[in-house]
Amino acid sequence: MSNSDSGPAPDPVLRIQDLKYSVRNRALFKGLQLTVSAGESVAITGPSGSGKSTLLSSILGLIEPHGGSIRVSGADVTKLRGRQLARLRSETIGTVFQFGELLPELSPLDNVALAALLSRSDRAGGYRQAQELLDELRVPRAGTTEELSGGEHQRTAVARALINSPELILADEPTGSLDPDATARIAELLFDLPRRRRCGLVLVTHDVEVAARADRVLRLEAGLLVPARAQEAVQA
Ligand SMILES: Nc1ncnc2c1ncn2[C@@H]1O[C@H](COP(=O)(O)OP(=O)(O)OP(=O)(O)O)[C@@H](O)[C@H]1O
Repeated sequence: MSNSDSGPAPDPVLRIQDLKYSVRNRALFKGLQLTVSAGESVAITGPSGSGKSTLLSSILGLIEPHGGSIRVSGADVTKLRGRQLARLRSETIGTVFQFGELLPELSPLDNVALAALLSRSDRAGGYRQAQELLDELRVPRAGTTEELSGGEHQRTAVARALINSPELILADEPTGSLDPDATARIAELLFDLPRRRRCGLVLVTHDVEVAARADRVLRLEAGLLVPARAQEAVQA
């Protein structure tokens, strides 16, 4: 079947080509490739120290690779600087990490609304949307974020990641500090996002059961991403 009259295919939400990066004379990425489409989830596993978090930092433009390109929705992160890079980070990419992105002394509502207010000036709209997301994700109203359980904290982090309707979500060990029940619920929430919101999801995890929920499971090994073997994706 030809789709020649349907116009050019949209840019993938993420396309990494020939990525090279070394730390302390050790090559972490040796021509790494990765393409993620809208609506797709990819889990990345791999040994400790193989460079999984560094890969997410590279996508965020926090480190400068020594070669290759990283395109997020068509824009090459490696060529962006200053305000353009900050805008890409806040408007096109959402992040969910194990710790750190929420300010414990602020309320969940303030934490989520803050992410909206940093990229636009509609204060009332930002707060309204933040409350809608928190209600949708069933985060209880709390005085401060540190009063939340681990699972509620991570649902708040997901709300914060979603507030600017990102095209790409990066998650680094998002279930790392959770008990098995909360892990299962957060994993379900995250892996549902590409289908419901047409974004791409790249999720780094050591948890093979979490990884197995992704559309594709890749392993970072010797500087390249390779398909994880089936038994690695299902073994607990
Ligand atoms: N800023 C830095 N300066 C020097 N070395 C660094 C820096 N950042 C990371 N590294 C090194 O790069 C390697 C990869 O680190 P990274 O945190 O990306 O691994 P990882 O696969 O995410 O590990 P883990 O699974 O343990 O979280 C490690 O050897 C680390 O010590």
